[in-house]
Amino acid sequence: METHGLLLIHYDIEPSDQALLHKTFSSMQQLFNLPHETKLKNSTPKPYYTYLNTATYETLAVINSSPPEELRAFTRLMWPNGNDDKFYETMNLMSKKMRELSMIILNMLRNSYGIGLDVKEENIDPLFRMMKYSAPMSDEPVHGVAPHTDRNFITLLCQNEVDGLLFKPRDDGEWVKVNPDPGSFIVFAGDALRVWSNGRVHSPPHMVMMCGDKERLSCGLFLCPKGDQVVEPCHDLVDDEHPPLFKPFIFLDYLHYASENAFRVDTVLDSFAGI
Ligand SMILES: O=C(O)CCC(=O)C(=O)O
Ligand SMILES: [Fe+2]
Repeated sequence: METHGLLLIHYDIEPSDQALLHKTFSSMQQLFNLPHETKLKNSTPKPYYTYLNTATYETLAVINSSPPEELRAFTRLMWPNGNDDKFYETMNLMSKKMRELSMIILNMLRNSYGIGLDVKEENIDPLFRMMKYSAPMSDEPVHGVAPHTDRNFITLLCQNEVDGLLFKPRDDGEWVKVNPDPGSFIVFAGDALRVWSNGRVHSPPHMVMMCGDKERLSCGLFLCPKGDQVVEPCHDLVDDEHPPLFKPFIFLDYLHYASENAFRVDTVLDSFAGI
């Protein structure tokens, strides 16, 4: 995590996992096939928590609360006339599994630094986002998502069989392709983790570039500090040899700043909170 800011989680896929993956992507397809006006109902003023669509990319977002009231409300918003049990059940299972796995990874990170992360689970929003990238129908790679760093603690991603992710390790100018085995999970460290670890963990710039005639679907569990939370270097990781690299800030303020300055990929966090 300190050099790449990325982990790949491989595991032996059981037939039940395979079935869940299949159902997840077909449920997402059903969701993205809904009329534009229906999907627009998922809009909020909070950047990254809202419905977005461009010519090549669409995303919808829902908080994966436990119990899953928000997912229930989201499902009703999208299918006000019912017929949605399959979507709700599939996404509830998938997003819960991804939330649990991402909390395990966050805990492993805390333990590897031998300290408690001074963030409680109730101060975290597990944001579940579903993404669709239309088939570019071109042999030249085109952007699905422009280069960016994630703003949250960690992101767990799962994709259909269509690759396209690239990332930049620390201190390396080269983009590296991420071609996960089917069904494996990709973990990215985000800016909030970089701040908390006082710069030890790298939050890698990444992007989606695609060519060919296949549509890409992915879903991500973004462990975010709640909007009103203060993000700052963990006190145990600051001493005379490691002075604080970042000023404390309110997470929602950073989300707004980052969405307005997204083009400054490598410097957005440092220009907002760097010391
Ligand atoms: O679709 C993907 O695999 C990555 C999407 C992404 O980087 C993001 O939504 O922050
Ligand atoms: Fe991302």
